[in-house]
Amino acid sequence: MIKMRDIIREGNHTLRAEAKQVKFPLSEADQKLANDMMEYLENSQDPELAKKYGLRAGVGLAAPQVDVSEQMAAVLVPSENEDDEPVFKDVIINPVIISHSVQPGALTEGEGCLSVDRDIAGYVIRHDRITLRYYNMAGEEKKIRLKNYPAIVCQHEIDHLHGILFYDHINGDNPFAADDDLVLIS
Ligand SMILES: Cc1nc(NNC(=O)[C@H](CC2CCCC2)CN(O)CO)c(F)c(N2CCN3CCOC[C@@H]3C2)n1
Ligand code: NI
Repeated sequence: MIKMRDIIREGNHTLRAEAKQVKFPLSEADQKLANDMMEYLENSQDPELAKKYGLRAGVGLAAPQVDVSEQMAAVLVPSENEDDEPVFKDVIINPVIISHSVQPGALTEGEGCLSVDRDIAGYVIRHDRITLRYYNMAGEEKKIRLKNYPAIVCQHEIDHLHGILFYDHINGDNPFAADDDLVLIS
């Protein structure tokens, strides 16, 4: 299982590298990696397991964060009501945002990152809505539209595949600067 010690931190060059496209059919190693990353998210969202293994909670995890520079990320966005199905759950491979809203969106609480051991305040300005094309573990092409919270999560993960970190999107002069059309997502 993936533990915090497996997650690389700022200063490791893999975090700033352009990750390589994944080839299909997935190798055994890539299949294991995909499953291990999704398992991390599930464990980290279980209070008992998170405590037991000292895991920081996550709704997304990208392969470069475990020092594998490949275009793959696990996303597990749970629903408000824990009995319902997740809002979005999949391993997104070779993802591309093929269109997006002009309207920006940002999480009201800002963002954090399992690879960044410090709090950095400010609005992380992203697209409020995206159309995402990706391949799942079976190699099936998916084309989905996401908005608000799941759209923000996927953009955070896709950024990791291109060496971009969340604070790259925070306004340095005024971290909480907000256009009047900015959608603040809570
Ligand atoms: C928003 C949030 N970010 C958490 N952590 N940060 C992460 O996931 C980083 C990625 C997210 C940061 C902002 C957008 C993507 C990890 N990143 O570095 C991967 O690249 C959370 F943990 C969290 N939730 C809400 C849902 N809750 C369900 C029950 O379990 C606890 C869990 C907590 N929401
Ligand atoms: Ni991150």
